[in-house]
Amino acid sequence: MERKQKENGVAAMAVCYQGFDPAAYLQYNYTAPRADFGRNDSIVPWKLACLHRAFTEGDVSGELLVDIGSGPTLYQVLSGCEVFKKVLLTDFLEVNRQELRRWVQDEKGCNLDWTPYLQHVCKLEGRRPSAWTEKAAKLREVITDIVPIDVHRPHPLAPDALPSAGADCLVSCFCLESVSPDLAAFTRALGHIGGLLRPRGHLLLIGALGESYYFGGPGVKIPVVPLNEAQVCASLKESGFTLIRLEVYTLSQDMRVGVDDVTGVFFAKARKD
Ligand SMILES: C[S@@+](CC[C@H](N)C(=O)[O-])C[C@H]1O[C@@H](n2cnc3c(N)ncnc32)[C@H](O)[C@@H]1O
Ligand SMILES: O=[N+]([O-])c1ccc2c(c1)CN[C@@H](CO)C2
Repeated sequence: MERKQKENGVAAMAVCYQGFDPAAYLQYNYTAPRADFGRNDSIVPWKLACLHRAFTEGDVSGELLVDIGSGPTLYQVLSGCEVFKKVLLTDFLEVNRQELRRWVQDEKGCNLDWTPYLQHVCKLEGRRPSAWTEKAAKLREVITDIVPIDVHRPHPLAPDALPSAGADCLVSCFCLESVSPDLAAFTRALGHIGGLLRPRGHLLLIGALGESYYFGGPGVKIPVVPLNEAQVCASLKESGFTLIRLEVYTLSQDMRVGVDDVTGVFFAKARKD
């Protein structure tokens, strides 16, 4: 594909994101039924269990964890914040970085109460749920910065954002397939974020399967690259990753709430070659 066509596809995605509404996005995806801690078949508890296991099974270690395309959410680093001394959050949009900063600085006006998430992950860690206040303090302590990112750039972060050795671990959830115009761009973006990771560092990747669009706010319909498992595995391999584990969650009818056409969610644990 011509360079101009690639640039046009990426530019069109950036335009789609100008209408992204963090409050609506949180409401659509991070409240019941998708985030129902009383149901073990709810999507968010499944994601938290995948992340907890991946961060605590002994092979993941180091100093710096980077979350790629954090959006307005924090769930993706609630286990990692106990393993890494430094956590860097990143997003393309200032509105999302502001939402995250409000929580980190314990300001009023957050659009979601993360307490049930903190309590749930404490339970996964064998701690009493009331330890959530300690986990919140820990997370606020290890988050070093909240910075801009563009995964379509060969160097997605500012030059001084990372130490020269790179990150020790990356986590990225529902970002690459939701910001790329096509599968080739998804795979290129995977290669770009791989460049942020030290050799043999780990990537924990969560994403949508079979999704062609989602609403990023009322009337804000954002196109998504519809992926299947084989494509995820092929893109990881092509981008210089060795797959360690792939887990898949298939949405039941009541998890399909009209905000997207996602059919499944994948969790991939991989290591950079
Ligand atoms: C579907 S949301 C995922 C948010 C969050 N990680 C989660 O798990 O729900 C996709 C995120 O990608 C961000 N984004 C959009 N374009 C991007 C780009 N070119 N590079 C990196 N992130 C981008 C959006 O601002 C949005 O926060
Ligand atoms: O069920 N979930 O936990 C959940 C969370 C976030 C997102 C989805 C599903 C599906 N759509 C993506 C955007 O492509 C965002």
